[in-house]
Amino acid sequence: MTSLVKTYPMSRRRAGALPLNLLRSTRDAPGIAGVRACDGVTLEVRQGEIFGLLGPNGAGKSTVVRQLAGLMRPDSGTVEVLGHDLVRHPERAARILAYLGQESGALDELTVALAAETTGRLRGLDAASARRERDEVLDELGLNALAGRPLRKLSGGQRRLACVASALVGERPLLVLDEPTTGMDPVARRAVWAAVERRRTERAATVVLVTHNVMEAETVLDRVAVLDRGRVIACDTPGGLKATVGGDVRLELVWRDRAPLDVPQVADLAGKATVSGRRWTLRMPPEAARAAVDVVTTGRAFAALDDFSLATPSLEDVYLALGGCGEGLVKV
Ligand SMILES: Nc1ncnc2c1ncn2[C@@H]1O[C@H](COP(=O)(O)OP(=O)(O)OP(=O)(O)O)[C@@H](O)[C@H]1O
Repeated sequence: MTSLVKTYPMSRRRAGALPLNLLRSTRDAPGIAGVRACDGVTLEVRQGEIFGLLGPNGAGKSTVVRQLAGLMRPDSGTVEVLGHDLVRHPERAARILAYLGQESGALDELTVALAAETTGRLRGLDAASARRERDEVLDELGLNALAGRPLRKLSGGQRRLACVASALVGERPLLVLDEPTTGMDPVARRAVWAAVERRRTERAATVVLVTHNVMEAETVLDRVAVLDRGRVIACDTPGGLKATVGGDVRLELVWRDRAPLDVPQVADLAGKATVSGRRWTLRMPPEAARAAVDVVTTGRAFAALDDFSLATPSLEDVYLALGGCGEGLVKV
């Protein structure tokens, strides 16, 4: 558990790196002019949990998981995974964890089936076990129809799914997944989230993942860290994070034509609403929202109403609040 710091030099250079117990950053890192992508990140991921990293583009999420996966060496800080110091011994990472990066790269020339089977062999499975696991995972992710196709000839979402399949072969106690569902259709995304959840419940795997699909990920994540400009600005359960953006609920009203402002209670709501054409958005405590729903589902107001919805704060509200201001959690 240490302070991870990583600054990319100005010159383009690719490296890799990182930890499971991620760090907290210090500002005394080398005086290189560059991008401080990871500025003292300290995180402790518990065994058997599904841990998410959220944050706006460029926040440093991939930099953190690359260091965690032993693919990038931090400038300072420690990464300890299941008792192994991966900064001193990055070569041990391949035996402890499965990493899914953002690009498919080396697998592109292989067929979906061969990519999965080869990954299994590289992870030490014998030929029969690699084939069995290949078949199981292709089945699990609905990839059988694409098994004989080379990755480079697949669509973006199909290729991504094939890469997830390969990452899951040859069981590892830690899965590090960088945006596993990018580009996928809803059916594929559901299959991936179910597979991730299954690795945890049936095989006690620990999962660290980066995602922008916050609404879906929310259902599987045990805890979430929010990164902003290389720093952890919040780390909690989804419920705990949502509480930080306030207990207000969101009431959306869509009027058929014009709002009946001659109804006094509707006129009252108008003063509190953000109006966008026929749509009104109100954020209010739950009791006030209940009273407002009573008003708009009664009499002339109801006759003028086209649609309404009432929603509790979501992790997406947290995420949007962060992305919207870049300064940290704000009340939405
Ligand atoms: N190889 C590199 N060389 C120089 N700067 C880099 C390099 N890779 C990333 N960066 C910079 O480091 C910062 C963090 O990038 P990183 O890819 O970790 O962010 P991210 O949170 O994963 O973003 P996204 O959600 O867009 O994938 C960004 O400012 C990015 O421009």
